[in-house]
Amino acid sequence: MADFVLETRNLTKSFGGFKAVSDVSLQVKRGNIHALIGPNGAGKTTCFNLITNFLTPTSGQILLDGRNVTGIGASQIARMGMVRSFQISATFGSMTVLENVRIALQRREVNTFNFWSSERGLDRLNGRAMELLDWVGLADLAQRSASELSYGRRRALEIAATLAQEPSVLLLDEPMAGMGREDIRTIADLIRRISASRTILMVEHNLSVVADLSDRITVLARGQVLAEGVYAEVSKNPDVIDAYMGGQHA
Ligand SMILES: Nc1ncnc2c1ncn2[C@@H]1O[C@H](COP(=O)(O)OP(=O)(O)OP(=O)(O)O)[C@@H](O)[C@H]1O
Repeated sequence: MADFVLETRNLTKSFGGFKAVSDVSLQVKRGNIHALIGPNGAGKTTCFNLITNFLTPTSGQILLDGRNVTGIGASQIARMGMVRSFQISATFGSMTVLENVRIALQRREVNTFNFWSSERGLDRLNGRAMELLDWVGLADLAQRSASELSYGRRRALEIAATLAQEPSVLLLDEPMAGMGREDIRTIADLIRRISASRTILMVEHNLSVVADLSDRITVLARGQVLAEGVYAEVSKNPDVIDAYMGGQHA
């Protein structure tokens, strides 16, 4: 088994003549919560898009469990166990909380039966969907419309829908964006529980959350890796303070 469940080697993405991601080599240890941070425009989202194969790199490689998965396609990457947090779209807002998770479960089985025509097929998934909802603290709200949920609960639903795909590596894109203090505490607890049996790579702007949750941190600036390590070290690095944290704590 490879030490690093996820690695990038010299990952580079150019848009025209502009390098949004330049020579980024990440090493994410199995079971860790690894945060990717950096100022606006540092290349974090582009990195995520490259890792999940939503974008094709200009050069460089992505390795999952030691296997080169560069360019194999987003759905195949997901089937191999690396899943990006599932964003609940407007369409899903009109469905119940339970239906949202059930449909996410269905995505895994899409080749085994025709779920659009089989209401019983969907019911079959109710048990597992309820387990997942219970796990994220939403079981009591299963029959409510997803659009009625508070922002924090919507995020918990997104996480339940993502877990339905049984990822071993979970990519979370700004899980705390737009949340109040109470929701942040709830979602941070949830992320910690999820990480007990999975690896998490997370882009997050809230540095106290990053400090609290992360085992390791990679700081990006202008598309390049500026520093990598534990929060206590990285946050003292003068280059990091200059490029990022200085701005945040000014
Ligand atoms: N499709 C694209 N075409 C051209 N330039 C792009 C494209 N996508 C991103 N960029 C540029 O690449 C750079 C990195 O953007 P990216 O969104 O990856 O940064 P980020 O670190 O996620 O920023 P933020 O924290 O603001 O979300 C930015 O300068 C951005 O304008």
